[in-house]
Amino acid sequence: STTSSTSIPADASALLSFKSSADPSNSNPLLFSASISFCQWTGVSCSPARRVARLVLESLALNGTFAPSTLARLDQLRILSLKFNSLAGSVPDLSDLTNLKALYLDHNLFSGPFPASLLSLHRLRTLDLSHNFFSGSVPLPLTRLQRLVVLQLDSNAFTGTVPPFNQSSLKSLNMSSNNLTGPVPATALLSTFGSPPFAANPGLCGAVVRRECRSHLSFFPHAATQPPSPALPPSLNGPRQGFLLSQSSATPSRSPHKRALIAIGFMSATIFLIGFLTLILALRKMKRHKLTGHGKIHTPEKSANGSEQTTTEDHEEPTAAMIMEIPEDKDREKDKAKNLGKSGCLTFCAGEAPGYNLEQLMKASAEMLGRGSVGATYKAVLDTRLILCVKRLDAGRIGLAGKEDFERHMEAVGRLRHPNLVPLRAYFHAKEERLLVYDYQPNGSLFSLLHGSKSSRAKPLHWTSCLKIAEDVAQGLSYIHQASRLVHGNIKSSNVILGPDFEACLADCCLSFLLDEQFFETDGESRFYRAPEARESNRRLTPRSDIYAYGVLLLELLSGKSPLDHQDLVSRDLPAWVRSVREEGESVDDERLTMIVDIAAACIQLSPESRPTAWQVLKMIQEVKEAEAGDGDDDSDLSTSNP
Ligand SMILES: Nc1ncnc2c1ncn2[C@@H]1O[C@H](COP(=O)(O)OP(=O)(O)OP(=O)(O)O)[C@@H](O)[C@H]1O
Repeated sequence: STTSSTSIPADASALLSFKSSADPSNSNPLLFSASISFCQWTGVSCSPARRVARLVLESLALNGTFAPSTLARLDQLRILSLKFNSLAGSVPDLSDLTNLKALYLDHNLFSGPFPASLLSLHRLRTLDLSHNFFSGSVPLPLTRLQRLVVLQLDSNAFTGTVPPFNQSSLKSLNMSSNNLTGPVPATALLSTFGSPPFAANPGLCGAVVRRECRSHLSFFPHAATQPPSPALPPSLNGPRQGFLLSQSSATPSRSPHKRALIAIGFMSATIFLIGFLTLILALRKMKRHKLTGHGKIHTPEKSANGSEQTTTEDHEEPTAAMIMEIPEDKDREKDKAKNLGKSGCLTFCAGEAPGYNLEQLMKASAEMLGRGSVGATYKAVLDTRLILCVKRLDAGRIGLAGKEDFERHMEAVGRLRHPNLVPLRAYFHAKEERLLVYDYQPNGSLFSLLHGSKSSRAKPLHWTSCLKIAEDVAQGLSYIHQASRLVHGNIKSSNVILGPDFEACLADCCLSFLLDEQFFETDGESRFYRAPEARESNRRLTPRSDIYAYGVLLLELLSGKSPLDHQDLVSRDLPAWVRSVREEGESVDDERLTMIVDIAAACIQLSPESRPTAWQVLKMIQEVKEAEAGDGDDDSDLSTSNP
């Protein structure tokens, strides 16, 4: 083997360099101890030529980075596993590891695009990048790795389309829980796998996943790659229905067999969804008005006055939509919208292609969903039938007045992309107007699900649904904290929105910081979620105050009780209380219930330092979920169109 000038074997020096960046706080002092030969170091196995052939460093709490030119120098490496650590940042160039057969980087905090250097590793048989924060597209050249047997990309933030995998070597594929979109290519291999590898990707469609490619998919950024969809028939023209009903014959060239398959799959999913939604709708006693197309996002002459700015959402009827004011003089209003449309441009986030312009947005049919601390929120239906969620900020309440500061903040927020976050698609800033444009999420908020109708939904959600929502929110939060170092600042059940597959997504990310400090709500429902140290000022919101809010939310989820009803939590025997309010006779393992309640209790510790990090919370929830998975009890209040 080659040696460095200090006579340390080159492989040993590569390992030591890796350790210094991967474990900056030296929490594993015995790892790579100099007193023994490097071939006997923890996790190291050498070839007869004393070159590192296998390196397995799992669950060692490595919380630094994977530095370039460290392990990449171990060119005889066959197996590399760094799974179950907290390594962050991007994966360095590993193209020199030409002998690598198995690479496990799963369950870490890696982010950035798919590591391109892996595409040249032609001997790779197993590649596991799951449970990280990788984003961007899944590269097409992966289909050319002819020896690949296992490919795990699940639980990341990958976007774009599924490559047409068809290599006969591939026996196990998992791309679930990402944000992939468009039709799944119906190759022989992917058709054999069916839908499981693609679960929890709300934007995927096609025969493989047995979901019709519907018009609402065009809300996603990669819609351009999908086949064009014909317009909705007039009978399905209502904005709400666009989400619930499919279009007929989106792909006329399909074979009768495929069509029958899709029809059966889609009909059962639709019946299931309609049944579920009918139930939810009944529970909420929702009095949603159908828009006539005359309501607009109304731009008043002046900024709203103080009385208009208070939170008016009625939590007894939280989803009862308020129809937008219909302008007295429609033409004058239209002109104003046009002028505003010409006065500036929407800035689209994360490099996404503009799919509409400000003028179209201002002319959209709009329905007010509610008014929160920073402004009013609307469901907007564009002429093109695209449905968006538009937040119109109250000029008088925004502290981040300067255009540059505002834009810098929104740019950072707009870069966030994760399946459990409602993405900010675009924003607009003019002298008196600030708009934020998000994806519209069709299935209401967790608040409505839990408290929509006090009489009929008096009991908490099913245990499996609680775990799923708790994990989804922890995923989103841990992504915000780790990938961006931002703070959500307003976690509460009305800011947890249910996406098309009933996945829980955090909304209103990082907006509390826009508020002028004097308008930071010290009353209103947000205050129940606010950590003691951050009650008075939005400048004191931190990742630890997000965790406090998460703890309150978790108790709300488990108990079905609004935080208003559990304010004196600290003095209670929490597990006993949660057990007492949950349904009698429910078959929840006592130990697991206590484990989850203990997580909530750790989160609401008064001292911020004693609270766990979002990542630790996520790991703990996943442990409970994994223990639960063995039981096979998957009744749930949440339905998805995935089998
Ligand atoms: N992207 C979205 N899709 C669908 N509904 C949404 C979306 N974002 C927010 N909502 C819903 O719109 C309503 C109003 O939201 P808004 O954020 O204005 O008020 P809030 O959440 O009560 O208050 P806050 O400003 O403190 O977050 C809420 O019921 C919320 O659940």
